[in-house]
Amino acid sequence: MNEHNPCLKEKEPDRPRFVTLSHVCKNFGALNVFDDVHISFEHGRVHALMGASGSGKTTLMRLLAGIEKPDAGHIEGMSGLKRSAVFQEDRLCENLSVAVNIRMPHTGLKGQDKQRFLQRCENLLRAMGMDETLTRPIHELSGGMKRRVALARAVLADADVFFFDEPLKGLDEKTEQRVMTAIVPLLAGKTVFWATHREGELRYFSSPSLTRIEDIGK
Ligand SMILES: Nc1ncnc2c1ncn2[C@@H]1O[C@H](COP(=O)(O)OP(=O)(O)OP(=O)(O)O)[C@@H](O)[C@H]1O
Repeated sequence: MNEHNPCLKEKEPDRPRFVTLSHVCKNFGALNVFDDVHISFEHGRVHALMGASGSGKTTLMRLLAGIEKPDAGHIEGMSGLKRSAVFQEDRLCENLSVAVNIRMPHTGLKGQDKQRFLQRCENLLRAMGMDETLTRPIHELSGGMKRRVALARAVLADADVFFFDEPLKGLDEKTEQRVMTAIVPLLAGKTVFWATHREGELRYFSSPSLTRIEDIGK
């Protein structure tokens, strides 16, 4: 709110248009994963990161997310942006319920807001093919069900940038279709990094930009 006129909102700080890596190097001991990489990714789009096992997809996402620091060079255009991620592992709390796991990034929600959020969770899980699961503990679920809970938690988070590292691993074709039909509309207008080996997954997005990790620099 503006101090002098409460009807005027403060101007929002300009969002960066791109996230840019400049002269980025990343090594693990003697292993050089990236050497002098220059690349920009436009915000508000889906970026598919493709490449062979061990080519560096996860490392690039970890650098972009700020979980990993480059050994040289710098990354600009992520500051102040809220991030959400699905890693290759589900990273769920096994003894807690589905609802509690998904609600973790929203602990401040109370009363009607909390009820509305839980209804959204339930609707999303149902659209993904999981009925009546909100109160079940994670350890009772199958691997594919846990994957969907991890995905639901990530896409329902209030974030600007989403990282998905092989998010559909372990899902059969029909479940994959249901999941993608449910989550893609929720990601519209967001910055999405989607690491996969399978180009077929990209058909669910309307115009993803494709980066092959082998092409970006060694
Ligand atoms: N913390 C680490 N310590 C040592 N080496 C690492 C570490 N993280 C990644 N690496 C190595 O860096 C290289 C790139 O790994 P990364 O996980 O980024 O590849 P990826 O393309 O995501 O592979 P995959 O498709 O198999 O998940 C690999 O050779 C890997 O062994």
